[in-house]
Amino acid sequence: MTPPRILTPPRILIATAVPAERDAVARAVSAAPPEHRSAYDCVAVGVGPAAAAAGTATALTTAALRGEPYHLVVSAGIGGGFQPEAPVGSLVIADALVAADLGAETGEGFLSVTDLGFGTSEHTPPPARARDAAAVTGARTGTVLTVSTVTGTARRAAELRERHPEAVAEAMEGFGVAEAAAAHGVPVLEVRAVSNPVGPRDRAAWRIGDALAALTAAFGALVPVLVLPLEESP
Ligand SMILES: O=C(O)c1cccc(C(=O)CC[C@H]2O[C@@H](n3cnc4c(=O)[nH]cnc43)[C@H](O)[C@@H]2O)c1
Repeated sequence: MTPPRILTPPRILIATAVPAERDAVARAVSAAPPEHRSAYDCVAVGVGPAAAAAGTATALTTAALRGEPYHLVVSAGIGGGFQPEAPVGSLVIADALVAADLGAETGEGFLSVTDLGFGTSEHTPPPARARDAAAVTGARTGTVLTVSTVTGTARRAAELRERHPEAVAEAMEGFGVAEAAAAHGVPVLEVRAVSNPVGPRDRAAWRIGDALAALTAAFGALVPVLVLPLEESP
């Protein structure tokens, strides 16, 4: 006789950079039915890949030591969109999370840490998870770059696009969150609502309110879906 499958309730960690992003996600979580709501924890881990890795690793370790490990980590927030693929106000879900400025400059161009033989510069979410998440939110999928410095010139945007033709967005935390998740053997996703184009700096034109509203709407759709076992995902 086949032994009964013991199902542990899913536990999902959502890591944002700043409290405003965490609160935008938490609004969607708190509007969900209790059986979905209880699966999620939302934390603001700080800006940049180092803070994101440290904060995410701390949350993952604490949960594991409590005997309540997470099954999925989601890096979420606002981001810059490469044009015309990811217009301001649109949503992007990463099919690859890439450290775009971690490596070495040489006379012949940039070498990533992978090229240098020091670990990896890319993490990949479970493809079906990313695809399903994009389907329920209407998001575009593509590479999301993690940078330590926000792109502020057309020249830098063009350089990044040349090195990463599949890039649709950049932000500052995804790869750090993914490194922590990988160290714990937990899958990762990245969800970005586009607040500004990647290119010449115009901070006053960032549409942060619209992007936070898009983030809340996205998690309204994602909350019931991410708790499903992958094979039951729509
Ligand atoms: O000032 C506010 O009210 C406010 C509310 C929510 C978020 C912010 C941020 O400044 C978040 C910083 C966060 O945003 C990501 N981001 C956004 N655009 C870009 C970009 O073009 N390139 C890289 N990162 C971007 C990034 O992940 C930052 O951590 C402010």
